[in-house]
Amino acid sequence: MSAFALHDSSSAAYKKARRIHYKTTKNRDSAADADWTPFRTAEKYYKARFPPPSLVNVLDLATLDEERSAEIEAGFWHGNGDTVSIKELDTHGGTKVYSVPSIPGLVVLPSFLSEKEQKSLIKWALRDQARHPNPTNLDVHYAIPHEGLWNMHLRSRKDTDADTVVLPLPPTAQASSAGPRELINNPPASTAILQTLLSTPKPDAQPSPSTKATSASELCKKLRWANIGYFYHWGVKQYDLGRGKAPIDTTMRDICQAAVRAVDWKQVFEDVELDWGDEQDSWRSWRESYEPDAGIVNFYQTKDTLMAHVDRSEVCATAPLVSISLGHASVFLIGGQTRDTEPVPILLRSGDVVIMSGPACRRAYHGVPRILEGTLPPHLHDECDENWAPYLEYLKTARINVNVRQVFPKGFDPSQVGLSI
Ligand SMILES: O=C(O)CCC(=O)C(=O)O
Ligand SMILES: [Fe+2]
Repeated sequence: MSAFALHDSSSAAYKKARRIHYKTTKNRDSAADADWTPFRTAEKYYKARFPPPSLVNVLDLATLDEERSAEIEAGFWHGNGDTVSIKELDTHGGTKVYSVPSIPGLVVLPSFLSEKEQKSLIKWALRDQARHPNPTNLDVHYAIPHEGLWNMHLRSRKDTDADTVVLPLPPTAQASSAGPRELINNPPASTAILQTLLSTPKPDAQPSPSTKATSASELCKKLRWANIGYFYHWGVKQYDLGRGKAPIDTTMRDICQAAVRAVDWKQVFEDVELDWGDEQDSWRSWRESYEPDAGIVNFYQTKDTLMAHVDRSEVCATAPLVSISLGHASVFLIGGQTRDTEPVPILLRSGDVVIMSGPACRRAYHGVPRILEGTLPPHLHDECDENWAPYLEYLKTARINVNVRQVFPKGFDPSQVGLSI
């Protein structure tokens, strides 16, 4: 059934979905809903398949840009450009930069990446990053060859006889759950507790005994994340700094630095009272000092969501986190220091960049309650380019997000805590 039929209340699909909805929700305890935090309420609203959410209150900066009208119309879903107070910052060149003053430090650069850059980053993510030496969510359970699942999948498309079956790892005594990111209450990282972080045991995750041999092509759809830069331990939700790091690829580093340099930080922070702790005034040097060194490439299928969370494993609590959206559009929610702050919903489209920075925003709750089905932009539908075909096939049900961070504050010397990194 097309998702769009659900927006027409006279359609048979709508009536059927309404019947199923009433049936499945009639015994639900409505008192439980009353306890939801404002963040949870928003998550539930945007996640719902029925009734489908209205996006009238979702900030959609693409609606302010005539050049994106084809993209918006092709995708059915759209929000509005005036749902929340925004400030357009001065920039050099064509880049548009907006801040959201109600969350100081939140900056959006709609369409920051050209169509060509988007395509090349999509290839970069699937072909070059979701593979050795970067850990992915599937490595715990499968013996994945170093070439990575995507390259195996490409081989199997060219040669149907190619052996691209991936075997499970042998089970060990304790089993752990498969890949999606779990909520664990980790303490916020800081230089003060770095020694504790370093000495926390970081046991290897255990493969699940129920994993079965699966073709690489099937497994590509189960890819959820790949870790870049400093290694992250998902079990304890801390960086595994003792393992060293794989450098962030220079292409990605250049893009993130260009995004940070495109922002006039003075217009974001100069007149805003915030408690920066030891990192007072650090924004003044971000143009020169910002150095991304860790990150996650998130792979979403259209039914996936990312629950409200705070990224607080980085020792530096204020330096920019640069987040790049590719493929399908999504609803992104960002609130405050607890789930009690009502979040601002923002529609993120392919090529958009979000920067979360400063003490009010870098550790704010945020999440992705919905990937918006049918929003793959026309420029990614390149049917003529044979090399693009497998990517287009993958993207028809997917969104990719590259989420890049700076782990240590400017000038911090890891050797002081015995780290040779
Ligand atoms: O997919 C997104 O837009 C956000 C991802 C995110 O918050 C994360 O990786 O921590
Ligand atoms: Fe996050």
